Amino acid sequence: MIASDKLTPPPGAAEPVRHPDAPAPGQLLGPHYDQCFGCGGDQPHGLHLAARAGEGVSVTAEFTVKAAHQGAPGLAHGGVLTSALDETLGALSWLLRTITVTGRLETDFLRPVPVDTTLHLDARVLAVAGRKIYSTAAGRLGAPEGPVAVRADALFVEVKVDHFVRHGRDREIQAAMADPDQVRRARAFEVNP
Ligand SMILES: CCCCCCCC(=O)SCCNC(=O)CCNC(=O)[C@H](O)C(C)(C)COP(=O)(O)OP(=O)(O)OC[C@H]1O[C@@H](n2cnc3c(N)ncnc32)[C@H](O)[C@@H]1OP(=O)(O)O
Repeated sequence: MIASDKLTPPPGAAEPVRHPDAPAPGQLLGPHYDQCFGCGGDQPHGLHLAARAGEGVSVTAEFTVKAAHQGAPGLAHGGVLTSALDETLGALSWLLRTITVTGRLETDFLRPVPVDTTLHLDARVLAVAGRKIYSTAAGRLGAPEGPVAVRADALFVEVKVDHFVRHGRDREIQAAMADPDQVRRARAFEVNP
């Protein structure tokens, strides 16, 4: 499978560089926001995806498909699987120490994923061109070396924390800014605010 032109790094794109203060390989990254559908612990129907720093600019993650994630009887919904890939790719921000949002995400669905399956995900940055971060991810059935069920190519775009303050609903923005833990997590990304 080949990524579309929009997801092919342009000539002159740079190799990704792991930030010197990035979490050590093997370290759990923890949620970036407690209410996040992908990783938040306070989100009852969320994915509760747990990501870990890998070597270089890579992460691994696990996500267990629950009954609340079904599309067809006993099978995970494709959009939920795409969310798991999106969240895993988003966690690469911890290693670059850059705040990013998903600009484009292309998913290939290769095998059905039954409820109760643990999907073992991995993602890595391929190249960086200015604010554009090109990355790829895969989700394997049942084990880190299991058969690939889903994969994705993505373009994330670097933004400043101001992006969220400007666009987010006021109630949640105020609550996040009043929460010292959330402010600390946001600052962990803001190397050059
Ligand atoms: C730890 C964190 C985990 C997070 C995991 C979850 C991640 C998410 O779900 S994030 C939420 C979903 N995404 C969003 O809400 C983003 C919505 N989109 C936006 O806000 C804007 O379109 C944004 C910020 C992506 C880009 O806007 P803006 O800052 O004005 O930059 P813009 O100039 O348009 O684009 C920058 C570059 O990216 C390119 N680009 C932007 N979008 C795309 C796209 N969809 N496809 C291809 N290229 C794109 C542009 O062509 C441009 O390239 P160049 O510099 O070569 O001209």
